[in-house]
Amino acid sequence: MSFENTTVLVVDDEPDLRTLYELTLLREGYRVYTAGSVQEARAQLQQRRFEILITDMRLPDGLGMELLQDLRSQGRSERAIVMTAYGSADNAVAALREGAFDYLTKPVDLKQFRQVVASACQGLQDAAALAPAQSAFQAAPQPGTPTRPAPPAQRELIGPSLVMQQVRERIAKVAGSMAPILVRGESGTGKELVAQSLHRNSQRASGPMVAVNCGAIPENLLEAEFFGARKGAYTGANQDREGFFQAAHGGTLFLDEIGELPLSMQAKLLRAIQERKVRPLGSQQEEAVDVRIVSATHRDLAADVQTGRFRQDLYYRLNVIDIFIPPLRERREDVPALCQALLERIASESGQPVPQLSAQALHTLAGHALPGNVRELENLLLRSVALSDGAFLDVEPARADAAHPAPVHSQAAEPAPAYEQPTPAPKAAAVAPQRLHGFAPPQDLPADLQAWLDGIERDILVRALQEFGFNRTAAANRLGISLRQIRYRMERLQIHDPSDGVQP
Ligand SMILES: Nc1ncnc2c1ncn2[C@@H]1O[C@H](COP(=O)(O)OP(=O)(O)OP(=O)(O)O)[C@@H](O)[C@H]1O
Repeated sequence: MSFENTTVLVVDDEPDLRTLYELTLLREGYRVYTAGSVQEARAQLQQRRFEILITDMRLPDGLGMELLQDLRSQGRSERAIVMTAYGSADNAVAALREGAFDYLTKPVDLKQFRQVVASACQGLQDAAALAPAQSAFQAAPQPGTPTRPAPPAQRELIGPSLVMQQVRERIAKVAGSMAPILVRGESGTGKELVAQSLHRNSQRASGPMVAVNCGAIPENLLEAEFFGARKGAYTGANQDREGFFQAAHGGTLFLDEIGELPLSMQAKLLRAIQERKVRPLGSQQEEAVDVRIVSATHRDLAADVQTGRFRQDLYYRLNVIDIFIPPLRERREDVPALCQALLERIASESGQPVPQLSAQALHTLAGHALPGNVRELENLLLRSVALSDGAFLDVEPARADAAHPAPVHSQAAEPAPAYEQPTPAPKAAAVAPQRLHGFAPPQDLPADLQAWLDGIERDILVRALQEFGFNRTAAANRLGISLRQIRYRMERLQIHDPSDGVQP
């Protein structure tokens, strides 16, 4: 990459450091200007436009933050990188909230310095290429790990409701910076789709997007999966393998179900994010990583912080920018457009003409509580397409035992959901044990006990998942197990969500 025409303003009051940064950048080919105070920087900014502004936070006549505020209030396009003192996480987060592209911690590691400036610069050079890139949805393959397969095609965030318009606007506004983003919403509301959109609209679009299901990884494997492992680090590690951080280098790391991460791993993740370095299991060396973190949760993480289930410092780090997607029942006006888009998607994947929903089907849909949100709607339509034999689709009416009046993932701080349609009372939770009694032990002893037990477990899981339109949290609740457990069991027994393209 050529930096020849890239102008950078470096603001620092320590002449030695200023010279060090200046020389480092000159060697890379940038055109460098310097200032030693807020006032000097303002004078330079008045005279010309720069591509990048790098400023120390503490300056003799004020704070670097004031320069960020100037850029913002004047609508200027400079990308700002802020240097903060080690351990002052608050400053870094405040700078990102103020619109800084990224931050560096002092004492500044020069390799990281070059990397961060190049990353800011790349965004500018790629501005024209912000349109969707072919590789935007690539998930780096991790043999035997629960990363998700890349979606077959780019999927747009559909929904004419005001709130979805605001979500799209927010994505467009924040995609370009390095600020960590926390996406909140019930299961199936489209959190992963938002993460993909953030990645696609960032300057990292041509880099990898790695999606990790934090709730699906057995606790003892977390460290190796996140940070990689050296050959011989544990039994069975017969070759070096990279972790999610290395796989996402230069791109976006999407940490789904972040609230499911155990506390011990939360501490390690915080360190990796702060230091931008990871140490693979069994290695003495740390490796620098350049990833943008987007995380998602259906949980009320603020409440989890109160109860000590989630680390406050990590929450603070991940939640620099927050995007909330309301449940579908609170934006019913999105349903017709979503149906149309989902039917087009289903038709194009099966090579069939796009089916139309009958008036009756739309009426029936209005009676569905859709606790599994867009994913449930998608599954409902998939079933309808599979069962229909004409051009017009019918939709199965909501079943009394399938409708689930409580939100699948309630946000504790939010008011009770307002349903358009009254929903039937939930059935007693004690149905599950009765069902289990239906599995009589075989007359003859099984020749392979494990295979026999696996068969039963698989059958129960598939039935529970189907009952809830493959909403894993609802199915896990129904079976009295945790989300982590159901994900692990699905992984082990190779049970796939049909909307991911693989039949159970
Ligand atoms: N606004 C939307 N427009 C189009 N498709 C959508 C929208 N929201 C969700 N979907 C589709 O619904 C399905 C579920 O979305 P997604 O996986 O992003 O939800 P999620 O909130 O991440 O779920 P979970 O928490 O269970 O992982 C996907 O197939 C996605 O493409």
